[in-house]
Amino acid sequence: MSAIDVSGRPLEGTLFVVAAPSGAGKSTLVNALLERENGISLSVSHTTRPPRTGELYGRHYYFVERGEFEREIAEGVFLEHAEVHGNLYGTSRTSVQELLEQGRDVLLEIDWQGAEQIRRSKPDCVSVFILPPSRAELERRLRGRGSDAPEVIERRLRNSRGEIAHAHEFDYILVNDVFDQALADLQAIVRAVRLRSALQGRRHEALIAELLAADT
Ligand SMILES: Nc1ncnc2c1ncn2[C@@H]1O[C@H](COP(=O)(O)OP(=O)(O)OP(=O)(O)O)[C@@H](O)[C@H]1O
Ligand SMILES: Nc1nc2c(ncn2[C@@H]2O[C@H](COP(=O)(O)O)[C@@H](O)[C@H]2O)c(=O)[nH]1
Repeated sequence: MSAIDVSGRPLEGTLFVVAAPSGAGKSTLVNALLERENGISLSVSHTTRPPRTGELYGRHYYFVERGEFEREIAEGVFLEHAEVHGNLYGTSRTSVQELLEQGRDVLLEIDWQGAEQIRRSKPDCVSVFILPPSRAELERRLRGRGSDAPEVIERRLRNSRGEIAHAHEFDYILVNDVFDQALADLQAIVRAVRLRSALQGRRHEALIAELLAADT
């Protein structure tokens, strides 16, 4: 059921968008954030990329064939979608919208093209771009992760320039050098946004209505 404010308007959660070049550490940071902050749901994307060892359908991604993905694009299934490093990735419109309408905050881990589409359809979203401390460290992390073939790593490193060129389009930019510091920065952004929402009264409409309706 949707949460509503005193005038019957839906009370939506906040949509957070986190982007970074591949290997900068966004999944690691986001997973650590979600262990520390309640009430945020991570959206599980659809992709045509084959699963990596240990990746599970429905937990890490919904892995689909390209034909099925293209059909779903045509049917309007996706809130945003993009081709990234040669594969298609997209965010399901209904699952995100249902969560937001329940008043939950939702976090999307997507690329800059998807972030651009989200900004157009959800201008209230809060976007964060994560930078690696250096190109050498980005390469070390991609190779050290051991999850991709050498040619895939080369492609992702080449693409990182084009991605980093969009960093300034985001509301916040943080550097993932010392992990705990970057996590504290990300958590501070999320907490500040949530506090601002609460203090703007969005989450107190029921209490205000109750206080106004009280006899004394
Ligand atoms: N601050 C850090 N210092 C050192 N290593 C890190 C740091 N943050 C993340 N890593 C490591 O870097 C590697 C890449 O991290 P991660 O998989 O989270 O990147 P990603 O940005 O989500 O990449 P992709 O977009 O390809 O999914 C992982 O092995 C992770 O453990
Ligand atoms: N536009 C979108 N981009 C997405 C989505 N899910 C992930 N991504 C981006 O893909 C790269 C590569 O991810 P990987 O799992 O193959 O390493 C990642 O850096 C994200 O930027 C999505 O739903 N939409």
